Amino acid sequence: MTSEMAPQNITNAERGAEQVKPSSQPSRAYVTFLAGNGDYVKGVIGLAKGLRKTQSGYPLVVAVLPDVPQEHRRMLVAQGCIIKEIQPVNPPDNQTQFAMAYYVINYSKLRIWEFIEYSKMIYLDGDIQVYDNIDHLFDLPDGYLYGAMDCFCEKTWSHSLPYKIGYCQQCPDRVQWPERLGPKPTLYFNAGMFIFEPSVSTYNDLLHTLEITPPTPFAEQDFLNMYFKDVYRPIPNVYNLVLALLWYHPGLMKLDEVKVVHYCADGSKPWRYTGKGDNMDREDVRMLVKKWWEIYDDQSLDPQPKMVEGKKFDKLEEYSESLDHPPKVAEEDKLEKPMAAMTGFSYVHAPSAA
Ligand SMILES: O=c1ccn([C@@H]2O[C@H](COP(=O)(O)OP(=O)(O)O[C@H]3O[C@H](CO)[C@H](O)[C@H](O)[C@H]3O)[C@@H](O)[C@H]2O)c(=O)[nH]1
Ligand SMILES: O[C@H]1[C@H](O)[C@@H](O)[C@H](O)[C@@H](O)[C@H]1O
Ligand SMILES: [Mn+2]
Repeated sequence: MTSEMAPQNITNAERGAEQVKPSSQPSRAYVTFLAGNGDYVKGVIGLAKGLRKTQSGYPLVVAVLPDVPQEHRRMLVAQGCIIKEIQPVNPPDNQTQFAMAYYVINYSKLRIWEFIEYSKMIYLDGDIQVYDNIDHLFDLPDGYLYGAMDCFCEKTWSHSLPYKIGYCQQCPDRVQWPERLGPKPTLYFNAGMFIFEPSVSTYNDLLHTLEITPPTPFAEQDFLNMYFKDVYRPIPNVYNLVLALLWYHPGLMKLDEVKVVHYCADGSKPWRYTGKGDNMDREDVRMLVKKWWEIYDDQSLDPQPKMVEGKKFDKLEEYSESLDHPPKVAEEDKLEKPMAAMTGFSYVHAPSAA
């Protein structure tokens, strides 16, 4: 019942019974997405550690597809992540050539709108690292979708009209949008990072709209840009440095001001980086990859070892392995205490990834 419809003559007791207990803090979390049994799990581990290093006050939820192996889920739990399994979302069939063949799985990202136990979330790709605290972004006014503007200059954009004429929203005066082509494209965000509000009605509408929307080269990124175009508000690129900005728009970014780096350029994922490929031997790229590894390798950023059944686990791997033989739980604890309270880690028993 909405407040406008509530009858005026209810007693205080009834009013009290109707009241929803106000929560002291709105519920907020970071969220990322993980698919498959490959090495993207390293990206997510790195991200969890980066958020800890920057003393974020909010947890990292990982939306995992069923094909993420138990071993990877355990590693993430040991990093303090909250695992939530999601089912794949498939776009309607057509013959689209995605900019990268694997982009099709990214439609599954739409499931995060269903995480309504959180009022606001910041989505970060697994190939993103956070170098400065960005918790303040949760305080942006509700009702909008926020993200940083993308760059149209990479080869992955070669299918697009802006790329063909050399137009990029990052420097709209370099090549002016020709009038004969109609209105300038609306602002377009990179979907590796955005701030949004989970909602059942938005979630249902997103999925229904997808059913009648043919897939396009940037998969869910194009779709989300289309869906949220009227409520999209750009935030500065320091919150999502798409690496290509460094070489296509030199001087635009001051590296020491950048808070969030997105290793999206081809060949730049730190866990696969070889230094080969276009622009990959640049000094700034080398430096950013090195910075990513420093966080990934920093054991002081692992959650502190805990006592489980009187045994101290010094290394995360030991703790993680122990979960194959979960510690015995006293009968009274089974009723009273969730696993997280006993171990200090929030451990979610994920269904088997068949
Ligand atoms: O095998 C995979 C592939 C992808 N991912 C997850 O999906 C995210 C998106 O993939 P990429 O980071 O490789 O994609 P890009 O950054 O190159 O692509 C951009 O375009 C994509 C279009 O689908 C998405 O919108 C993505 O968020 C956006 O940054 C990854 O970070 C990771 O979180 C996996 O877990 N496993
Ligand atoms: O939108 C695209 C996408 O994120 C690509 O994968 C990335 O390499 C590009 O830099 C970006 O413009
Ligand atoms: Mn990415």
